[in-house]
Formats: sequence, structure tokens, C-alpha cells
Amino acid sequence: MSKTATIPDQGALKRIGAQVRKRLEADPQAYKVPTDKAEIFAIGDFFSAEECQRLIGMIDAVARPSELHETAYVAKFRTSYSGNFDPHDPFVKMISRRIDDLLGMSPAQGERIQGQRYLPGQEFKPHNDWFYTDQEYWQIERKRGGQRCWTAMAFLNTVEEGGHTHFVEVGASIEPKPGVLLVWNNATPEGEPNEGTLHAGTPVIKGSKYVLTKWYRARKHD
Ligand SMILES: O=C(O)CCC(=O)C(=O)O
Ligand SMILES: [Fe+2]
Repeated sequence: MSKTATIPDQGALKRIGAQVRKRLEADPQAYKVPTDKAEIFAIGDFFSAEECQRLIGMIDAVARPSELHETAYVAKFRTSYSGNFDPHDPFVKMISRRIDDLLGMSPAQGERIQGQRYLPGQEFKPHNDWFYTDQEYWQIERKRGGQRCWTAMAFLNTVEEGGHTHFVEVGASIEPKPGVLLVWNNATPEGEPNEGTLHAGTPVIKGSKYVLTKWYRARKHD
């Protein structure tokens, strides 16, 4: 068997990578982080101050300790509180659509938007958002949309100290600024999971940190 045949969803990851890259590179609002290790873009003022406030309130309503509803795999890395937004809520739908439109992604490929709140001492240790296809959980994920292609993550507030998003391999540490949306390709241009996307939510030292995350799949996600 050839090497490429063993990488799940490689063709789709390569195609989606190229489409989204083209769209973002043509978008004057999207700033590309200068690195050749990963495709990371930042969009300032993607959400208004009012939208950020409303989203923060929604996170406070849904956030629970991660380990209550997540796999042990994720719980090991994350000490923040998290929860999924109601996908039928009209405000959530509007927010979701805006992110879909920015990337040109089909809503069918998006996972539910997840909110997270970090208090002092809480963090998300270095991890990749793409799935490890040699792990048991992959047998479930491959049947419900497959590999993750792009991640969209928004900062909703200013953190007094700490709580950066640190791309470890790239060497970029991004300070939370309310309304800023970060988007990155979890795959390489060749459609392979990109080790260069390794990232962490560094510990909050002072204050609190609120973010939302939307992950997209290579195929339709149910
Ligand atoms: O909170 C952060 O800065 C990172 C969050 C993250 O990595 C994720 O939600 O996948
Ligand atoms: Fe992540």
C-alpha cells in the first residue's frame, strides 16, 4: 500500500485546505501569521463588544468541568470549564453562519460551537486539534465526519495576565483580545495532519478567559 493511502481523509483535507486558503488570502480583514510551519490567520473585530458580552453570558450558563462530559483523552489536557452552545438558538446560528461564511465552509461540516471559561490556574495543555487515527476514538470519529480540517477560535475578553494561545512549534504566543477570531488549518497543504499546529491555552494567572471554538470536519458531521 502506498503511504498516502494510509492517511484518512487526505484528499478532502488537501482540497479544503486550498479552498479556504484562497478565500482567506483574498480577505483584507485576515492577517496571516508569518510562519511556514502552519497556516494561521487572525481576524480583528470579528465579534462586537456586545456580541462578546452575550457569548460570555452563554458560556457561564453552559460551562461545566470538562471531565463530566468529555473523553478522558481531552480531560487530561484541559482544566477549563466547557460546554456546547444550543445549535438551534437563533443567535448561535447567526454566529455560526458568520464563521462558516468567513471560511467558505459548509455548515454541515461544522461541529457544535463550544464555549470555554478558564479561571486562574486553569489551562489547556499543548495538543493538536486533529485526531490521532491510531486511537480507539477514531473508530467513532471516522464515521461522523472524519478528520478535523480547520479550527476557528474567538477570544471574548481581555485577560489580566496569562491565558495566551501559544503555538508551540511556530513560536507564536497570541494574547487574548476581545472579538479577535483565530483560524488555522490543522492539515498541511498536502492534506496530512500538521504537527506544526501544536498549541496550548497557557495558564490564566490573573482574571478569567472566555473563548469559543468551532471545529470543522473533512466530511459531513452529524
Ligand atoms: O484557549 C485557548 O487558547 C486554546 C483553546 C484550544 O486549543 C481549543 O479549544 O482547541
Ligand atoms: Fe485546540
